[in-house]
Amino acid sequence: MSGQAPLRDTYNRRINYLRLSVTDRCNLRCFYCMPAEGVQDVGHCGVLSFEELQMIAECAVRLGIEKIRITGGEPTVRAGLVDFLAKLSAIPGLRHLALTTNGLLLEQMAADLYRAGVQRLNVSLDSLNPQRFREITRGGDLHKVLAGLDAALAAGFPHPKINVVIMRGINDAEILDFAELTRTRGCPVRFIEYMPVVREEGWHRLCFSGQEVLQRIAEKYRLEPIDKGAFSGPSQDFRIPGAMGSIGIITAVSGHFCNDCNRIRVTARGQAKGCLFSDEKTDLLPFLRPPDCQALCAALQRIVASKPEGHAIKCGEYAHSNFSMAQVGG
Ligand SMILES: Nc1nc2c(ncn2[C@@H]2O[C@H](COP(=O)(O)OP(=O)(O)OP(=O)(O)O)[C@@H](O)[C@H]2O)c(=O)[nH]1
Ligand SMILES: C[S@@+](CC[C@H](N)C(=O)[O-])C[C@H]1O[C@@H](n2cnc3c(N)ncnc32)[C@H](O)[C@@H]1O
Ligand code: SF4
Ligand code: SF4
Repeated sequence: MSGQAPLRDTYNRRINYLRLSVTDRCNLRCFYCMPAEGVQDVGHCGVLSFEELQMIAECAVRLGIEKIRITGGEPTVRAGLVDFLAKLSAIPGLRHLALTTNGLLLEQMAADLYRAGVQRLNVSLDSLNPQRFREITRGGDLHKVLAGLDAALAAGFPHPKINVVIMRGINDAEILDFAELTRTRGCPVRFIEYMPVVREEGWHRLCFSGQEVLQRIAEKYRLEPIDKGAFSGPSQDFRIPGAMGSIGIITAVSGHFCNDCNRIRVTARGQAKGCLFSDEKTDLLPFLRPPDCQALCAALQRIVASKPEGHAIKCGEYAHSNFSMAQVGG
């Protein structure tokens, strides 16, 4: 940080994390993230240029953001990503640069991402069964993701965190298989509660709480709680004694982690959001076209200042509009 006071919102939460989305296109169509039909494809004029994304990142860091997570859609499908990341990682004051990906293109890209200065990868992987994986992602090839995880290690990354959206009747039978990866592969695994963003018929039957996940694992293994680090996200972390990888739960629906919220978001189209579930958005385009750094910084400060205290979504109740996670970046 460049000597200024930490960025805080009106609830005195320290805001040091920006989720920056570089595209809302994706090479998969996970059924819980995107509707089968109807997601608007963004033409090149609809998404921010890399220069515009860089300007947002620089302003955010100037204000006190210390960690940027690149997300999407699928960030790796955007041409020119690696050069952009190399510039981003050189921003003075940026301490952590991370990327969330479905892993499909990691086998080809891991070494370049590492060289560009990305420090950590989170990989979304909802099934270890090739057929089930194909069904959840509407066509994905599990073997490519597993090869991508190996490529990430070979490139020099620490073990990518594996994000599993846990859904009743879909993949809850694989909880122990995933937990065992923390011992066999040594990678951290986080179980994310399914969030009702695309409310297609039957969505409420999918809900499976983080506590239930822990109970399933506790039937076979003892779990020790682990302390969270300063830049950690919303997960609560545990470890099977002796395992190299941790086990986390992200209780977006059943639990409340909003008290510790440390982040803001900017979508690929330049909409800034103070909360994932808030319908409130600020259009940053007027500050980017033409570029006006001071006005952009002021807009980002307003987003931090107007962050809501939290957002209670419960399986069965919701207050937000239907949206696709791919458009917001998760
Ligand atoms: N409700 C809610 N869910 C979030 C928030 N941040 C991330 N998630 C969800 O957590 C899951 C994992 O997100 P990641 O992209 O891996 O980011 P992270 O959990 O911040 O990652 P770390 O930086 O590694 O802790 C995704 O499903 C996100 O939608 C948040 O602020 N609120
Ligand atoms: C929108 S994706 C973008 C990055 C990349 N395409 C990926 O899948 O990792 C970011 C995260 O959001 C999660 N996500 C998407 N829809 C979700 C939902 N309905 N409930 C919970 N998590 C969701 C994904 O599993 C992923 O971990
Ligand atoms: S979760 Fe990620 S990989 Fe799956 S459809 Fe959404 S953006 Fe694509
Ligand atoms: S729901 Fe909103 S306030 Fe709560 S942790 Fe997520 S982004 Fe932050």
